[in-house]
Amino acid sequence: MSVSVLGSGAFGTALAISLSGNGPVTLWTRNPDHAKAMQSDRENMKRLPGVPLPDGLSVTDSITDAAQNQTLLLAVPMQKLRSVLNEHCEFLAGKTVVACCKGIELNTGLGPIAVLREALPSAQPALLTGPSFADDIARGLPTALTLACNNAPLGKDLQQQLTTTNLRLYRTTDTIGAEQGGALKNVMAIACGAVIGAGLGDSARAALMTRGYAEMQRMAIACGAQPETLAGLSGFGDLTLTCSSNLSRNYRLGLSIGRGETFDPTITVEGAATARAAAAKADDMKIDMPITQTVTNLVSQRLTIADAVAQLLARPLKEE
Ligand SMILES: NC(=O)C1=CN([C@@H]2O[C@H](COP(=O)(O)OP(=O)(O)OC[C@H]3O[C@@H](n4cnc5c(N)ncnc54)[C@H](O)[C@@H]3O)[C@@H](O)[C@H]2O)C=CC1
Ligand SMILES: O=C(CO)COP(=O)(O)O
Repeated sequence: MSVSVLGSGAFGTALAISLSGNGPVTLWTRNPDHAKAMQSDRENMKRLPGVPLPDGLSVTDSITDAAQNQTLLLAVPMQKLRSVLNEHCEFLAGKTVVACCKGIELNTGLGPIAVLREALPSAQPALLTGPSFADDIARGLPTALTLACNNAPLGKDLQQQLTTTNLRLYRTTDTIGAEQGGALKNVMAIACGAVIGAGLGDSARAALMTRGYAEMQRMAIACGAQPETLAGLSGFGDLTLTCSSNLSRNYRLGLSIGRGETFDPTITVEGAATARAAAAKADDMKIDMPITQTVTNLVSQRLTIADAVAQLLARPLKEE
């Protein structure tokens, strides 16, 4: 069965490239000039340079054409998800919509599945998440991801449909765990980048990853997640990747904060808005999330890295 990928950023393009090994794939962009450029270059020079688009991948700027397929992967930034759904609701109604974004919506505190349910109640929602860099996927390197869907039979179908020669999908019905893990690991990646950027060392990073994971679990479990999900690809797996690789944009934002450098504001960094959303939610739910709160203050420049470290180290001693 053919699929369409809506959103021609790095991740959408990489998924479309990998999926085209299974059959025809349509990649949709909202930008007609970008569509023309990709059609003539057979490459997404803007977001994923250096990887050719396979023959089975067609590019369009027509949402009508892209929405002909029943399964639609939506690869846009989290804070844009609702507006994309609202703008194209007549074409997306009744479809299987697989959100491929990681984050928590700022104004509502909701994750991708909940936003899909609110904005497009007639759709069948699912989530594709887990440790994977677009470049790795596009280059055919082996990757394992989580396909989360509350509807178990549909999740099984999607797992079959979206597994490719280099993308191995595991499935879960715990959509809350999968979306919380994917969202919160980006916040921890900013924190880890900041300590490395500031020269505070690998031991400090290990401490942050571990205590960050404890925060992720506290929030996710309070929202209804199963603890095992957090220990899987979408939680621990993605935390490990994103907190330790220069390929991560979240980690690189952290590095620049730690080094006192500026960072290009046009780059998609999901953890910045998600930190704010998660910190506000943690306040409301009375959940202790000091690292998330610190990242919020670092990103908004209300705190220096030196003060951040001093504050975290001065917290009352407690049991692990
Ligand atoms: N790049 C990566 O390695 C990975 C990214 N992701 C997730 O995928 C999501 C998207 O990230 P990237 O593709 O990397 O970002 P990107 O910055 O490369 O691309 C974002 C794309 O969304 C499009 N877009 C933004 N607003 C839109 C709108 N209103 N209507 C239509 N299209 C719109 C942009 O034109 C752009 O093509 C994020 O949530 C990210 O966390 C997940 C795993 C890996
Ligand atoms: O989600 C990702 C890896 O799993 C990509 O990370 P960045 O968005 O930080 O680049």
